[in-house]
Amino acid sequence: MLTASGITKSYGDLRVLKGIDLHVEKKEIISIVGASGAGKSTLLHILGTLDQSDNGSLRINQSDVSRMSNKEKSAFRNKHIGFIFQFHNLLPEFTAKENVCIPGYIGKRDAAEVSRRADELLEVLGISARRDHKPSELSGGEQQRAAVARALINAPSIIFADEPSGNLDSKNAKELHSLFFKLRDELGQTFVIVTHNEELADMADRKLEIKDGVMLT
Ligand SMILES: Nc1ncnc2c1ncn2[C@@H]1O[C@H](COP(=O)(O)OP(=O)(O)OP(=O)(O)O)[C@@H](O)[C@H]1O
Repeated sequence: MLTASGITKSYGDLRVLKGIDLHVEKKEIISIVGASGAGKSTLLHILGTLDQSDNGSLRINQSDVSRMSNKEKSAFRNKHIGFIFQFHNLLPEFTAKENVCIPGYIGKRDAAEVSRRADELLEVLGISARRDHKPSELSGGEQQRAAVARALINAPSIIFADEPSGNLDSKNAKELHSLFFKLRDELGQTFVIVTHNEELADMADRKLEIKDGVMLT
């Protein structure tokens, strides 16, 4: 599903990643932990094609992402990759359902099909009754579940989540964590999750740690 080899990244003199190798299988849930500043978000952004490594190669779903132009990369990202961030980043002027649909429209998919899938996902995530409300009218947990539905709308091969429960109380965090496993079991979804939440990190199939620019397993 995903193979990264020899990924390096520096910011000026700061060598953040010194040669990271990672292989993720379909349906795996991988957690990445490490001290603050260890380079977790940097790695996630590179794996998610949002940022460019200095060296190394990245293959996702048989495609050599490291060789793609920026335009090819954004089309690939829209189709194959989903993101969940600590802050939901939902657009405030749109309803929950509209927010979920937007990446589908950007991908120029059939509008009726996007709408149908959004309804299905909102149902699976338990927020259908809230679908016509704007983000400011949703609870924190509901906002984050809408963000999960948005990440799933294009049926991505892999979802990258950066501190997904960092902004939730412990009850909502637990609910979100079990949702990831439900989505894996029911939809075969693959996740790579950066987290400081030890409970979530330990629930994953594999917990990997970044230290001194390299990956400890
Ligand atoms: N655009 C940038 N320019 C310069 N330095 C950066 C940039 N982005 C990140 N860094 C530095 O790179 C290092 C790794 O940052 P990163 O955000 O990947 O860490 P992290 O492990 O995700 O940390 P945290 O757990 O605190 O979120 C940090 O020292 C950070 O200050």
